Amino acid sequence: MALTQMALDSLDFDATVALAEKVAPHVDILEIGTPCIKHNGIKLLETLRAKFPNNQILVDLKTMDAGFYEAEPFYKAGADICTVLGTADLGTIKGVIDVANKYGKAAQVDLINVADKATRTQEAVKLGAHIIGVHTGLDQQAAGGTPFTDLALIASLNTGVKISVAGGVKAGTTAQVRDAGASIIVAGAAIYGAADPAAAAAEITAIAHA
Ligand SMILES: O=C([C@H](O)CO)[C@H](O)[C@H](O)COP(=O)(O)O
Repeated sequence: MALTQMALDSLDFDATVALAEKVAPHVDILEIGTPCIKHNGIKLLETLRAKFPNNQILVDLKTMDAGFYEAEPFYKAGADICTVLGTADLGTIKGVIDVANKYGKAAQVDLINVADKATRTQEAVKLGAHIIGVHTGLDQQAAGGTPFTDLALIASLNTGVKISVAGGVKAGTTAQVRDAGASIIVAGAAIYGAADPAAAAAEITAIAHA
């Protein structure tokens, strides 16, 4: 059993809200993707928070510095999870973890582009990270990358901390990701690129929850 997270990666405010309306009943977590939050800002989080009280909301800040200072307004505005880059300084990662704890929320450490993913995961877990994010980014996917090998490595560490997996996951690979140890399965393009996003989300969630 894993939760599902839909990545809202459009730049358009109204299109993002409209897509969230369709998909929210069929996923556990709504993600405001990095390009989307940079383009639209905290107002979008406030709007989604008010409209979707039954979904968790992840803000994909991918914070690289000033962890506490950057993330605090988003937790204050209702984010349940904010992301911090695993390539950031440990002090930055600790800052996001600390502010998440201040609000009773969660910090996710994103392993995108981390060279030694096992070591950084152990360090992040020691600091109290709530979620480790195994992530093959959109540009890495364009070059043929997938998250499966990284997921196997992080799952093999048996840290006891939740693992989120993102990077081109679709209905056909959801069971594989679930069974490999993911607690949260992220899908962006597989949902927003589908002819019927609500149906695509429901299909992925049915597999993830099984
Ligand atoms: O996090 C993401 C990316 O880095 C842009 O911010 C995506 O939202 C994430 O990769 C999920 O999208 P898909 O890979 O299309 O499923």
